[in-house]
Amino acid sequence: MSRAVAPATLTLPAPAKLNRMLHILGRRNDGYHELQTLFQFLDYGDRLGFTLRDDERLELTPATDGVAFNDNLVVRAARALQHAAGRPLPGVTINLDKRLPMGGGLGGGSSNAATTLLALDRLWQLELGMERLAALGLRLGADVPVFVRGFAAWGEGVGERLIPAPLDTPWFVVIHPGVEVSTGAVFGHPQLTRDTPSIKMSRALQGGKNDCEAVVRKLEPEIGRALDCLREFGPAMLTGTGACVFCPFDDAERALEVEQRLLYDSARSSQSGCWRIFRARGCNISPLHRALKTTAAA
Ligand SMILES: C[C@](O)(CO)[C@H](O)COP(=O)(O)OP(=O)(O)OC[C@H]1O[C@@H](n2ccc(N)nc2=O)[C@H](O)[C@@H]1O
Ligand SMILES: Nc1ncnc2c1ncn2[C@@H]1O[C@H](COP(=O)(O)OP(=O)(O)OP(=O)(O)O)[C@@H](O)[C@H]1O
Repeated sequence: MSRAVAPATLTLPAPAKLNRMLHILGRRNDGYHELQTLFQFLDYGDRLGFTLRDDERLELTPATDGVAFNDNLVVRAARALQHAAGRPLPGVTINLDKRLPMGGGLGGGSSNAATTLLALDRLWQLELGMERLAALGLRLGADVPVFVRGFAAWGEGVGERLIPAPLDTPWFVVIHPGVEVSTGAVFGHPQLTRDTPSIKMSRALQGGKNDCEAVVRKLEPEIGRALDCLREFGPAMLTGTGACVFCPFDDAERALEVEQRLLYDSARSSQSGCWRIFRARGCNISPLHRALKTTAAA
C-alpha cells in the first residue's frame, strides 16, 4: 500500500484552554489531586512551525524566556516521541511564537507539548494514534491529554479521563493580572479546599466554581482585584490555578465593549500596573485539530 507523502514543514496553532469550573475532590497517595473540571479551548494562543532537517539535531527558536532548552515542554515532547519511535529520525527546527503568558492557567506549555506531539507524529510518519499520544502527553503534564485529544471535555482524575462536553461557546474577556502563581504552591497550600463532593457533568454544565480561588487570592491579591473588577460585568472566574481570570459574554460586541472599558480603566484598577487584557472565542473543537484537518504538504 502506498503512503501519502509527508510534508517537510508544518505550522500549527497551540491554543489556550480555560477551566470553566474546577473542583478538587481529594489528594491521591502520589500527592496529585483528583479533579473535576470542564475544559474549553480559545481561538487564541501560540503558534509553532516545524521544519525537518538534513541532520539529526533538535533546534528551538527563539529560546523561551526563563525556560532551559532541556526543560522546554516542546523539546521534552519531541524527545518523548523519538524515544517511543525507537529508531533514528531526522532532526527538526521548531519555531515557537509565544503569545500566551507562562503560569497563566491557560495551559500554554501543555498546549505547546501537544502541538509538538501531533505535528511530529505526522512529520515523522509515526502514526502512534491518539491513545498513545495522550499517554505520552500525560507524562509531560496533567493538561497535555486534553490538548492532544482536541475536544472540549469533562475531565476527571488529574484531568486525563476525558469525555466530550457540550459547552456553550461565548466570547471571553481574559485578564492576565501581571503576576504569576505556581501550580505546585496552590496544590500544596494547607488551606486549599480539597473535599468537594463529586458531581455529574450535567450539573457542572449549569455553572460552577473554582476551588483554587480562595488560596490564589491569598497568594496573589492582585488576582483577586482582577476578579472583582471583571465581576462587575458578569460571572467571572479563575482558570486553573491562575493567574488569568475570565468572563463570558453572549455576543462579540458586548465583549469588545467590556475589553475597551477595562483597557481604559485598568490603570486605576490594577496595583501592578501591568494587566494584559484580551478577547477570544470559546471553541469545542481545538483550533489545532481544525488546522491539522486542513493542512496539506508545504
Ligand atoms: C490545575 C490545572 O491547570 C487544571 O487544568 C492542571 O491540572 C494543572 O496542570 P499542569 O500545569 O500540567 O500541572 P503539572 O505540571 O502536571 O503539575 C504541577 C504540580 O501541581 C500539583 N498538581 C497538579 C495537578 C493535579 N491534579 N494535582 C496536583 O497536585 C503537583 O504538585 C504537580 O507537581
Ligand atoms: N514551551 C513552554 N511554554 C510555557 N511554559 C513552559 C514551556 N516549557 C516549559 N514550561 C514551564 O511550564 C510552566 C507552566 O507553563 P504553562 O504556560 O503551561 O502554565 P499554565 O498556563 O499555568 O498551565 P496550567 O494551566 O496547565 O497550570 C512554566 O512556568 C515554565 O516553567
